[in-house]
Amino acid sequence: MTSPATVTASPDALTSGAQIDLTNIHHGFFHRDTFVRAVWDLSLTINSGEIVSVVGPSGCGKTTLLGMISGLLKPRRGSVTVDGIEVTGPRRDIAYMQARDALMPWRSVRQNVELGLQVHGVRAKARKPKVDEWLERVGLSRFADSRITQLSQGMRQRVAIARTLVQEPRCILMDEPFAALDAQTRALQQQEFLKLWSEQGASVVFVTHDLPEAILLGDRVVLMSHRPGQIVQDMPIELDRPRKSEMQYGDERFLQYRRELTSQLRVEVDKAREAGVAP
Ligand SMILES: Nc1ncnc2c1ncn2[C@@H]1O[C@H](COP(=O)(O)OP(=O)(O)OP(=O)(O)O)[C@@H](O)[C@H]1O
Repeated sequence: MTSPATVTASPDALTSGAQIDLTNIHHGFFHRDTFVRAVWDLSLTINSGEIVSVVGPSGCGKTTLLGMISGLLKPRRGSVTVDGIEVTGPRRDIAYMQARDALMPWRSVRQNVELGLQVHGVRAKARKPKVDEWLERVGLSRFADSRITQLSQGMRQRVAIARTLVQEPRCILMDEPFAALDAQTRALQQQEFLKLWSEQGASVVFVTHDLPEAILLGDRVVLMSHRPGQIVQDMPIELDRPRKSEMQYGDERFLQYRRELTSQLRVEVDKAREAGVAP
């Protein structure tokens, strides 16, 4: 199920991405008296510095999968390791960017960006230069003291990205980070994220419902089955980097990946309906 190791970020990257190994992981939830299997017997390796996009029918267990990698959820069976060390709880080197930007409106831009460092006990003096650097990188230095409510949606997203990357994580987990953005802002944010990622070098697990986005960003696209989620396809995306948004309209290989994934996803969505597990 795994592709050969590929180090895809820039050789000058700030950090080296970690290898993430999921081995026969299982998780489920009780709905009243019934146990619902969310992810069942799933194994996957994310190689150092790779972006792996995860797609699948709604409710197939994608967020549950990220929860287990982040250490917020403990697999009922199986193991999650990062560079061979078992994940037993949240860690500073694993950053999790959840579906909504989850910024704190009562804190300034700067205070939001430094939040993760603060939580992990980094002192104010050490936080400041890192936060300044990332505000600069995402073009928000002038807004450091602004309130979150004064920002556009695209700017909010940049705050969320800075807050994630300032921790210099070796793994980044992203759950539909650009879903709330209009098409134009989304395309810009995708490009900005790819640029920052290539400079930084983390391994990324990127959950999305958007197949062109999955292909544009991913070194591989992993397709999950209907619930309980398992992997039914692990497709290497052999498009050169840097990748431009326009590829999704004119690049024949891109279109071919999209056609294949669309038809496989449709099969899984239909199976989910037949099995009565579509949300
Ligand atoms: N905290 C929870 N308590 C109970 N059931 C849950 C919980 N979290 C997830 N589930 C159930 O587990 C299954 C998988 O949910 P999950 O959110 O991981 O799917 P998903 O693929 O991320 O969905 P979507 O694409 O719609 O965001 C669903 O049936 C969901 O109802």
